[in-house]
Amino acid sequence: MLRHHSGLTQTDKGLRRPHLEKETDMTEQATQQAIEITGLQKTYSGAKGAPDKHALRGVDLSIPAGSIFGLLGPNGAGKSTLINILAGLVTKTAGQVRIWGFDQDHNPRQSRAAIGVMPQELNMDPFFSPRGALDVQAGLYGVPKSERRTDEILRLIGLEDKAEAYARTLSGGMRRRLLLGKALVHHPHILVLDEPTAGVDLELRQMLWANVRRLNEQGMTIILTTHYLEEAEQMCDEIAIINHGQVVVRDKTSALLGRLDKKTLVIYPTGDVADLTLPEGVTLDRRADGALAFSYSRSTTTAGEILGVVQAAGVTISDIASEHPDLEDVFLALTSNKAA
Ligand SMILES: Nc1ncnc2c1ncn2[C@@H]1O[C@H](COP(=O)(O)OP(=O)(O)OP(=O)(O)O)[C@@H](O)[C@H]1O
Repeated sequence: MLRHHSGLTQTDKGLRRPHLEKETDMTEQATQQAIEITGLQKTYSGAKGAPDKHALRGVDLSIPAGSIFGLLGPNGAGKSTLINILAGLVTKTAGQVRIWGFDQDHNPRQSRAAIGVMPQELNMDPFFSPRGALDVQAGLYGVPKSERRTDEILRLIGLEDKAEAYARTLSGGMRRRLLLGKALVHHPHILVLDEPTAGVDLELRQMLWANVRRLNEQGMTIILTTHYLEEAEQMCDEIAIINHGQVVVRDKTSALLGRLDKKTLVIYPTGDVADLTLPEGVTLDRRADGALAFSYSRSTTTAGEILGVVQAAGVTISDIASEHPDLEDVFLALTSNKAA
């Protein structure tokens, strides 16, 4: 089993133990936050007289320890900027970031040790074998040789057979798995996955998610961005949607799906159906397979009212189905409103 690294790096050897803001093991404190972000802003300076780009405009976000948390948003919303700030790769303009209780400004080393990031891009040294790449990464994080779990990670990512192969001989899927392995070498409390399944085949996607679930069951907090909303719906306990550099919604996935008032009642008639007089606010879409799809607001209309209209018109019904909004509906409702 992967063990969480203490948060102290080898470079701490011989140094005075730095002041830790929180010494308690957070896995024992279920209510603790893995990430606490307050008033986070990032402005990229415009090149050659171009206006500045406000990528993050005051983000407040807390991510509970032990959760699988989804960070969603349209292209350019600011997700990568946020993740890169968490990873210590981009410097924030203003605000506070605490990772596993450590303030990024005051305890940069500890906050960096608490988080592992699997990036989107597949750049890696072609001359390193998976074993070599994992060892180099562990060295960068100052993980002592006695604490390295290279074989365990190779097993987890299914690259034991390729442990000594050159990275350039690995397939795209294998490289991606190696990126996951690299993010795990220092046994972080928090794992961030930036679009981990973009453009990968179904088999690899399923393997990645099985790994992620297992790591989460072992106590690791997972933060992921994905363009596959169905995937976020299935994987994430909670979701934040970012748009134009701000969090527009953050909620439990189930609560988010319950937010939309819209519902669709689908009726399959046995024969042709003439025009119907529908209750106000109800719209009818006649589908190619002959089904009648009635869209309505739960707050103003009931399925019973619609059924009443259909039956009163003498329609014989062979089947009925009800369609609920999915995350895509919620996402569109919350992000398609205003321009940048
Ligand atoms: N280095 C940079 N310099 C200037 N502007 C940048 C830089 N990086 C990002 N931006 C801008 O900041 C905004 C947010 O970008 P970011 O990459 O964080 O969004 P995103 O939500 O990750 O989008 P995507 O899903 O396309 O990766 C965009 O308008 C982008 O053009």
